[in-house]
Amino acid sequence: MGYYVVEGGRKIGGEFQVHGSKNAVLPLLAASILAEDEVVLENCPLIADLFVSLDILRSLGCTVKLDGRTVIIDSRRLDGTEVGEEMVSKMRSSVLYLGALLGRKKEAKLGHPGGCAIGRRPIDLHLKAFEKMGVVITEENEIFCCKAPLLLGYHIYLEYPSVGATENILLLAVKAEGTTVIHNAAREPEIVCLARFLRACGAEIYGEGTPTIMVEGVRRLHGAYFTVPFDRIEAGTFLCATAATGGEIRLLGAERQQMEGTLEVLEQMGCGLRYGQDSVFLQAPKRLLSDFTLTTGPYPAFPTDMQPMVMSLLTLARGTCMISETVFEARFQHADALCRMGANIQKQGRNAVVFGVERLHGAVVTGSDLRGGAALLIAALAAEGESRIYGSSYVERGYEKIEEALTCLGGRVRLKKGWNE
Ligand SMILES: CC(=O)N[C@H]1[C@@H](OP(=O)(O)OP(=O)(O)OC[C@H]2O[C@@H](n3ccc(=O)[nH]c3=O)[C@H](O)[C@@H]2O)O[C@H](CO)[C@@H](O)[C@@H]1O
Ligand SMILES: C=C(OP(=O)(O)O)C(=O)O
Repeated sequence: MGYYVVEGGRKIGGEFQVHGSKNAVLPLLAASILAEDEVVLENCPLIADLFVSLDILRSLGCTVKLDGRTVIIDSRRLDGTEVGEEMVSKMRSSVLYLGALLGRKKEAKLGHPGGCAIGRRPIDLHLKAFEKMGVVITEENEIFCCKAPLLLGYHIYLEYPSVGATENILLLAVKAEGTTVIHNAAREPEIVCLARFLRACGAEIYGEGTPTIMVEGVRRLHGAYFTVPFDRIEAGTFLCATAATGGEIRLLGAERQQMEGTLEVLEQMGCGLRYGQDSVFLQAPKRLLSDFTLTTGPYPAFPTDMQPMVMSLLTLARGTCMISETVFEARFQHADALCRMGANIQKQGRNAVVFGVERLHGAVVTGSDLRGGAALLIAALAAEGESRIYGSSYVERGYEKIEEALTCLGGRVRLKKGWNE
């Protein structure tokens, strides 16, 4: 099991070019199998989830090339309809291959998707919508077997604006006969990105970014060139690392509009923020401030994916903050590890109260999910002394060489593979 060794107490700062977005590129890779010509995706982040996605595409018969940060996918010879259990168990967004394969081959087989254990994460909303659109679903040995003799557009009302369900319905609807309307659709920037990509491939989609998305099905999608947008969560992570350590940073390639939820909180905590056309500048305050409440929610509310890293910041702020996690029911696992580093956090169900302390100290801790691991890295950078953070494979799912990036920005972070190194 890999771990990070972090020497705390050094300021993070300088300039950082934000990578392409994990949660944007993964749906695009799944969507590429709907296109019956070559798809070229530029600015791909070189993260573990991308490599799992490329393995899935190859296993389905696609030709895949990776050239620097550009991925070229040719799915003309796609012949598979089943995604192997090993790949499905590694990554949540593998569930999107259900919609994409059904759209392309009218058939798909896939197990329960894996990913970070931050709650139950059922896929009932995806499956209910599929059934309404004509998909026949049976479950055998925990594998969903889906067949779509005829895919028909439908009015789908989502009980919750699920990101994954909205994406899966889009993937199906672009190839269904007639009109699909998704009511109470997710509005995240990654939904907008997927809709724009599908449109570049010839799909007819209207209203992405609003709660109502309309899709007119088409017979065929063609290839496209597309650039993956910046990762708003990676950007937020580097802002938090800087704020926690008292530094100054300029993020290149980051856009303010998509990060408002996070930026508002950083401002409330006393950070100085300035914006360029394609950049965000943060200056940490002498002491971070708290004394407010923070509630996660679907976009444009404060994003649940930033909650762990902001919790690390709050542990060092003057004052008290109550965090309500409304999206995932088990997303406070990092709090116990933060307490081992000297934080004062009381958890109760979906709420956590963070009482700010003057300082944290280094410790040996384990991150048990992607953002929880990132939160511990931030706490360790700000702490006095050395920390070891186990569970680096979770962090590697969504951050490209974060240890190198943080070291270039003035931190001291090393990645070690294996328990005894
Ligand atoms: C790869 C990817 O893009 N992952 C993101 C995506 O995950 P993901 O697409 O899994 O998140 P959802 O928006 O679907 O989930 C939100 C909530 O809805 C529940 N739910 C969802 C679907 C369903 O059929 N039934 C159901 O009950 C989930 O258990 C969760 O409590 O959006 C989340 C919410 O912004 C982010 O934290 C993840 O980083
Ligand atoms: C929860 C996350 O990812 P996933 O949905 O891929 O598990 C995340 O990116 O924070």
